Amino acid sequence: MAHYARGSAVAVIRLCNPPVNALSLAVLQALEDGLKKADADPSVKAVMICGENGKFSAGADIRGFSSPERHGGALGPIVSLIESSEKPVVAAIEGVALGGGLEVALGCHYRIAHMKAQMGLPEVTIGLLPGAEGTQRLPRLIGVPAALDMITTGKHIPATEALKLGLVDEIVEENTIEAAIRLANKVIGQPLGPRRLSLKPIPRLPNMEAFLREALVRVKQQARGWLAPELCFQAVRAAAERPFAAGVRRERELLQVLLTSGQARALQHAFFAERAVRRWAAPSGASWSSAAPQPVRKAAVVGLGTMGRGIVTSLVKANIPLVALEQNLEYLNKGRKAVMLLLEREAMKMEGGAQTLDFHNPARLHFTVDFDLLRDVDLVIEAVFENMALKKEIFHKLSKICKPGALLCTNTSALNIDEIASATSCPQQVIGTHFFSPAHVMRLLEIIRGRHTSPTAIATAMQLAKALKKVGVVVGNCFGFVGNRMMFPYVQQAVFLLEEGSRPEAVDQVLEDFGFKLGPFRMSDLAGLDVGWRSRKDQGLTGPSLPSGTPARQRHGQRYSPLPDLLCEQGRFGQKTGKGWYQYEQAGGRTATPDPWLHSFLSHYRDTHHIKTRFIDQEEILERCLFSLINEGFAILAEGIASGPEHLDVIYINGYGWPKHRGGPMFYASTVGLPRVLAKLQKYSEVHPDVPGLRPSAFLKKLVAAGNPPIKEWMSYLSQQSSKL
Ligand SMILES: CCCCCCCC(=O)CC(=O)SCCNC(=O)CCNC(=O)[C@H](O)C(C)(C)COP(=O)(O)OP(=O)(O)OC[C@H]1O[C@@H](n2cnc3c(N)ncnc32)[C@H](O)[C@@H]1OP(=O)(O)O
Ligand SMILES: NC(=O)C1=CN([C@@H]2O[C@H](COP(=O)(O)OP(=O)(O)OC[C@H]3O[C@@H](n4cnc5c(N)ncnc54)[C@H](O)[C@@H]3O)[C@@H](O)[C@H]2O)C=CC1
Repeated sequence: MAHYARGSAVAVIRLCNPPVNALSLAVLQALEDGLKKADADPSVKAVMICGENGKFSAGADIRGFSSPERHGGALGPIVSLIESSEKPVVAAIEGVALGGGLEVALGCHYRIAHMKAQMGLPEVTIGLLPGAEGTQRLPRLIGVPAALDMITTGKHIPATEALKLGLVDEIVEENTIEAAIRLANKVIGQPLGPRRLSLKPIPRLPNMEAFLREALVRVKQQARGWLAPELCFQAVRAAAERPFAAGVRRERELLQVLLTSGQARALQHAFFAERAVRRWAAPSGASWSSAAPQPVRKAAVVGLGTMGRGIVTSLVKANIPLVALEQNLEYLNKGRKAVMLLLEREAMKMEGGAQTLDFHNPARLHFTVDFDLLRDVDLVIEAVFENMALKKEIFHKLSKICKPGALLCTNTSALNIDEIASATSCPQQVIGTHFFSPAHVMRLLEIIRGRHTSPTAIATAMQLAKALKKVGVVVGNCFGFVGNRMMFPYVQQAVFLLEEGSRPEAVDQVLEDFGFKLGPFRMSDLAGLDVGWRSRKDQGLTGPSLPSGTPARQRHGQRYSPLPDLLCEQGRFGQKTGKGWYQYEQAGGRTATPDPWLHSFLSHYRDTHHIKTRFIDQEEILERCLFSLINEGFAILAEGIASGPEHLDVIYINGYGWPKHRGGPMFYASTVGLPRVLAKLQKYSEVHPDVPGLRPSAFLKKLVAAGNPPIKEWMSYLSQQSSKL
């Protein structure tokens, strides 16, 4: 809805569609009616458009995009109607003006914003472009470089920056609505021609052609298969090169391409999935409505290695005072140095912004080896070596030292939360908080609920994720939880493919072409091959505890590849040693080049084990890696380890570099079609009967038998789910 009201000479149109005043069909209709009413009323001399509840508008109603009568297309003519009004129209921007909301403001003759308002054209992030003539008006107002930056990245900009760019005419600290009405009264009778953006020439650049050429290269490099940024670029280029009307036609053509590409649907799934996972629920029925988070006034991090350093940095950035603890002074000094370096870099990035980092004050960040200093903290995050005995020892100590009610979190990547909790006297306060490396950068926080974890503990961990600006996803307790458990079969297939005749660079290429930032081998080299090696030794799969006589390529009757172990035995741990699946310029080097040593090692290995090499095509590489990962996802859903496919998708997009424009692994499976996923798994499983990861999950089979229902309905096919959440 939009409310129309007339006070003296200025008519007020208030967009009203809680919570964010999305431009639904009803809102657009009411906006149009309001404009026509104002036009027809001779006593109205000017119009002011604002939004209800201190928010201008977050743009078109994204939920409406999938409905049969999509209404995004109706917005362009309304923006033109605003602009062509013979009475001045002023936009009063509070809260947010995003997407179609900002396009409405661009149709207005004047824009005034509250200094805390945010503006942006985020359509690119949901696979679209600003299709209500925004790609044509914005460059005319703020110039091609700034418009291109906003439109191809979708970033939100604060009002202060909008003022500098000329996107708004004025910013105010107090009442935006009153200021807008004052402005409207002031401009009554002034010529409107110069204020109509469609009539404005594009601000020229001395080197527009060269600028556009270079910008296109940059946009393509960053997009990696994601269509929208390049098409946004093309639309802005049309603004630079064509008259307004022709530019608008081009914008419409490009929007049509995006609307039919499938990527928009995937990105919109990702948008809503991220919001859905915020609404966690425990099997007891507890949720946000019944469980309140505990305040975290002070925290502690135990272990300042790779992960602890990033976690400390994250907490400091969230302004949470903390104690950082190591096992001895040598490690403490190493950890402190590394943390300070990270924080200094972060502080530099934030320079000039509103927030500053306070990390030199020991009251806010205190380094110690003394566990006693953890007495008064509200929450501890343990990030010591991945070793059950050590973790239990630490948790036992924590439960004795920390104050009653303190939340005890472990950053373990796979170990059993219940076993860790069993070492304490307060298992209800123990929870997994699984950060991803680098912990101050990656958005995902996998939150693992143990058997005894209380709803308050879950609520507190979810609240912590929010404070750290991360996406918290609550999952159940099993080996590897959700993310790593799905990753195991994926990496396993990649290694099996090498045994059968492929090469690391061929496998990586296929998955990078699919959209992953790094293929499985480049990723393993970056993470360190020794990490998995240590875990396999602990599991008794390799190393001295392996019973003599165990076949080289079999464990517990299943296929096993000793290839990664053999590399580690050669000291090839990946980037850190300068050699792994690839070779690097030096230890710690970043540039991977194919390694002839590895190729001949692989040939020798195949000869030793009498493996007949065959050519493996791209389709097989992609399907065996991805479908085995997806298959594990179905098993996870059936076991109740996650509450829905969107949880798995959010985890993969935010923690594992899954290309967002493909919507996450489970959404991708739904677009491939479950019957096809099942048929391919069946085919590969027949060829490799000793690989459980390829054996189709019972839940996948059930969904196919049920006629391949849409992803939203999958969970309803699980009868009496045995939830481990
Ligand atoms: C035929 C098709 C033709 C297509 C035409 C081309 C497309 C266009 O040119 C026009 C467009 O405007 S496309 C939409 C562009 N706007 C956006 O992407 C803004 C999305 N929203 C946000 O960023 C944050 O919600 C925001 C920053 C606004 C607020 O963040 P918060 O963290 O405070 O709150 P959230 O939890 O994110 O949001 C609150 C509730 O509102 C829902 N919502 C947000 N934006 C929406 C939107 N644009 N449409 C529909 N629902 C929307 C959001 O899902 C959440 O609801 P619940 O999940 O039920 O709580
Ligand atoms: N490295 C990674 O990519 C990821 C690791 N993790 C998990 O995070 C945890 C830590 O891993 P990393 O940081 O990679 O290990 P790391 O080996 O880099 O660091 C562990 C740190 O813990 C310290 N430590 C050991 N015993 C201690 C004690 N008794 N008291 C205080 N500090 C002690 C060590 O001195 C060392 O600095 C592990 O459980 C790992 O599985 C989770 C996600 C990703």
